[in-house]
Amino acid sequence: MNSLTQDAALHGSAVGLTADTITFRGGQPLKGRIEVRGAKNLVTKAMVAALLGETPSLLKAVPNISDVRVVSGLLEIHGVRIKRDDASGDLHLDPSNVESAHMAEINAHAGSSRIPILFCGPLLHRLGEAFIPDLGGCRIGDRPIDFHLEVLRNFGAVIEKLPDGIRMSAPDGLSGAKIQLPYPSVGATEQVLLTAVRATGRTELRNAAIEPEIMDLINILQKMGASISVDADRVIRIEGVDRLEGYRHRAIFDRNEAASWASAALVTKGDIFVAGARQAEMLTFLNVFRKVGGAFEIEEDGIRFYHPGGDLKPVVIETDVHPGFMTDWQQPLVVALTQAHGVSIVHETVYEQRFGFVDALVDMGATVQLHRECLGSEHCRFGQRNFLHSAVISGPTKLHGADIEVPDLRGGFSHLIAALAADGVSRVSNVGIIARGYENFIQKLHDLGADFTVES
Ligand SMILES: CC(=O)N[C@H]1[C@@H](OP(=O)(O)OP(=O)(O)OC[C@H]2O[C@@H](n3ccc(=O)[nH]c3=O)[C@H](O)[C@@H]2O)O[C@H](CO)[C@@H](O)[C@@H]1O
Ligand SMILES: C=C(OP(=O)(O)O)C(=O)O
Repeated sequence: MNSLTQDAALHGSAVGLTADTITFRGGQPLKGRIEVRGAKNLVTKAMVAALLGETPSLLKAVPNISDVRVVSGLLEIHGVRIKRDDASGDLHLDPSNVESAHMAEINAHAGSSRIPILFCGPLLHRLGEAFIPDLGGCRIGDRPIDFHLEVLRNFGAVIEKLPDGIRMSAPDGLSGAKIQLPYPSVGATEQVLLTAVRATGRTELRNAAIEPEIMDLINILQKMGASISVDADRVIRIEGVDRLEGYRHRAIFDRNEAASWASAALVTKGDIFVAGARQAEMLTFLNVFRKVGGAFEIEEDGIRFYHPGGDLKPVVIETDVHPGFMTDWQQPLVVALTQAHGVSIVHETVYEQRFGFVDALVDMGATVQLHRECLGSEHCRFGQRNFLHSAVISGPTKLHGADIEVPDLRGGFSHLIAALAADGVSRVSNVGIIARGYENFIQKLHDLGADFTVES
């Protein structure tokens, strides 16, 4: 990479990514050390939790990703004062003057993230009403919010659908409830937590999601003064309290980002030390990574992921809720599976349309077939509903350069590493989406020795 290009890349990453397209010259193994900071899927919720405190909060290890900026914007229009130190990742949130925002300001955030739906409970407690814009997030299925709305109704919220969002009020306040989720949804579990902690009385949540990011949100709420217990059988019990304080907390690391870089090491026959990654939260990923033929070394300050030589092996996996194989891990791993000797199967059971990224891999020479049937031991919710949610990957196939367009966050990362592994030149467009969840990814690719040019 020449210095002008490098400047452009570094500038792009420093300002949160102005780049839209990156041209890769494939064939370089990615080698070196990068750091992952707080998890996108915790940090954004922890920021919403700060709304519940009567005093300021300090969240540490916050990554510079666009989802954090979106949630900061939403909090600021509700009167929360936010100060951020990019270098340390410290985020100060002062909710002393929470106020209703104007509809126009709220709607300016429409379609930008899924987090606004989690503002409901805290805003109902603080202001007695909440306006929620249309949601965004990755287009990987329908992504309904029926569980969220049902949960909120259980607490006593009155919900009115508007042409461009939702209005909610709580004329009689919010009271604890007995809730059973139809599926252990991450977002709906967080909805219950963020609402129940200040509701009157007890809440019992059955069939809760128990992802590590949810456990970290519970840690934060407990620091704020909440009373929450987690039983072994997906039951969470919350005793509502009258007042919560601010918190000081270091966010759990981003295990999805760590798993993505691990797959990047495997795909490019490289060697990447991911500082900040920890074993416990990645146990299931590490088992599969090793089965495919990857190697890792767990150190105190991170995990080294590398291709130890030899052939990669095919695997059969099903994505699932925690402690299963996470749906956000499959896309970069599928790129590695195109290089494995034999037939692999990935059955996606969490989202019905999460294989949009494979068209580009096929354009690059991969052999991947999608099926409507459940190709796994489980019959999932999508089997009878005509969704292409099982992938059969035959390898190894040589990948060659192509012009490809990023469809979503994780699919986008898989495109980057496919381009890095391919012979020749690839032009990857719409890369801005990747900055939603991968901090400074252009800088990191540069530090790991990737050969590319950024167009802004
Ligand atoms: C910001 C964030 O944390 N995003 C994560 C979160 O998304 P998110 O919280 O949106 O995911 P959920 O666990 O809620 O969704 C799982 C499944 O439940 C369905 N569902 C969910 C809610 C609802 O009201 N009705 C309904 O049918 C969804 O369509 C999906 O099929 O968990 C997912 C599953 O680990 C991850 O892939 C996402 O990265
Ligand atoms: C699907 C994801 O995120 P979101 O829920 O924010 O769209 C993801 O992180 O892969």
